[in-house]
Amino acid sequence: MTGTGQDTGGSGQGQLRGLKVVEFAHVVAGPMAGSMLADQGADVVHVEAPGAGDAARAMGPVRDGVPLWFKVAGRNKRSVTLDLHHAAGREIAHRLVAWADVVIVTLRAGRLRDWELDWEAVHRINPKAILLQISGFGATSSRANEPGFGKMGEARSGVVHLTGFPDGPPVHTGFSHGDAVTGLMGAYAVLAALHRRAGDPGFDGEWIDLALFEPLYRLIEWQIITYDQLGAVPERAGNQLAVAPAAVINTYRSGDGEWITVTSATLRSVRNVARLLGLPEEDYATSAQQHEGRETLDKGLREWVAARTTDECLAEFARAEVVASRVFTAADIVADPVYAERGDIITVDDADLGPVRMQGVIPHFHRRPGKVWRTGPALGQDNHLVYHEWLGLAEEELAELEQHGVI
Ligand SMILES: CC(C)(COP(=O)(O)OP(=O)(O)OC[C@H]1O[C@@H](n2cnc3c(N)ncnc32)[C@H](O)[C@@H]1OP(=O)(O)O)[C@@H](O)C(=O)NCCC(=O)NCCSC(=O)C(=O)O
Repeated sequence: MTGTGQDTGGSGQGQLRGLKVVEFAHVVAGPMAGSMLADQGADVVHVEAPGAGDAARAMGPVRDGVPLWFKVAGRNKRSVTLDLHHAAGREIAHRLVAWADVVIVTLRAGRLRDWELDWEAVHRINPKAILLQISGFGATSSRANEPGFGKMGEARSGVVHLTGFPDGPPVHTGFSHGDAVTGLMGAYAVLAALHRRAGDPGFDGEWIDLALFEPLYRLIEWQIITYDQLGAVPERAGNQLAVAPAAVINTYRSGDGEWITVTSATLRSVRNVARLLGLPEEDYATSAQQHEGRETLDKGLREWVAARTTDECLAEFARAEVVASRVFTAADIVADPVYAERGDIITVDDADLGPVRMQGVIPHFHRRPGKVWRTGPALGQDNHLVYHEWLGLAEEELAELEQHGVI
């Protein structure tokens, strides 16, 4: 990995120390990929339009006029402003491309071509650059230039059809699931390309072309091979797995009105449930017996959980080695000892809000952990650092660019 040899502010720690990333990306998916890299120590420069910046800045809940989500979404990155409508802006964009190891783009194909941020241009400017391009339908698709949002990707992926109860409408999960998973898979792809680069002296760049529907589609287990081999279209089945129901898997309401998930995926764990419910263990010895007895187990669990408080249920489940969990709210997460033991909730100082709590860096690396060294920066906060100190633009040049609204 090339070192920047530059002052990296509070970062410069973690597995990706010295990796240079520039993001011409907005809203959730692309910036999430950059966020994953930034959490592990990469120097990530988020390029935003002057004025309002990335629309993600205004998303989500607000406290005293301060939007909260961007404090997490933009964390650990540098924010620079640059108007790509200006030729002078595009020239600086190309300098950033030349500077970077990794370029993340999520603007639509036509715009990328107009602004010379498509694969051909990026590869010409920086032949060793790794380009992560996220789009609605994929750069090779006949729909390459169409706009796309994560919910469309979720719907196309097959996940939404499978989510919900059979007698209800299909539902999306309660967060930007498709976008987040696309960002995560984008980061994974970048690391695969970096591995290749590290072992190949002749490395001549890579173009990662990821459509918003593909990551979730890749994760939907047996749905496609089932359709192919059995002709069966998996249908939503509530908390059960479509087509091949598990012996134990559901949510149950406790006597004090909370929800508890119980799940068992091995022979022994299902036997543990049978024993706890007072059912004859020998009737639940084989997977065929367990499969057949799943409705008895489900009904038994429903009644057993309803007759107890949540705390009683969880204590008895733990004693019987039955895997179960309260269905956590955000308040439960913050109060939970295991989250605390893991250091998964951190407090970071923010210029607008003071100390704020948010998710820590995940996953944990024991020897060279990542770090959250700043919350999402103000728009253009790092113009001077990136343009002057890193790219070498003169102070007067910056003043002029600012005057003309280019940065
Ligand atoms: C998100 C989009 C639908 C937005 O489409 P559009 O608004 O038509 O934008 P385009 O992609 O065509 O890019 C041009 C616009 O980018 C904006 N833009 C962004 N950065 C800049 C800079 N630095 N300078 C100037 N303009 C900029 C500006 O508004 C441009 O509009 P003009 O002023 O007109 O030139 C699309 O970018 C897209 O499909 N992206 C790929 C898939 C993706 O990442 N989707 C979002 C996932 S997150 C999500 O789904 C979610 O949040 O929910």
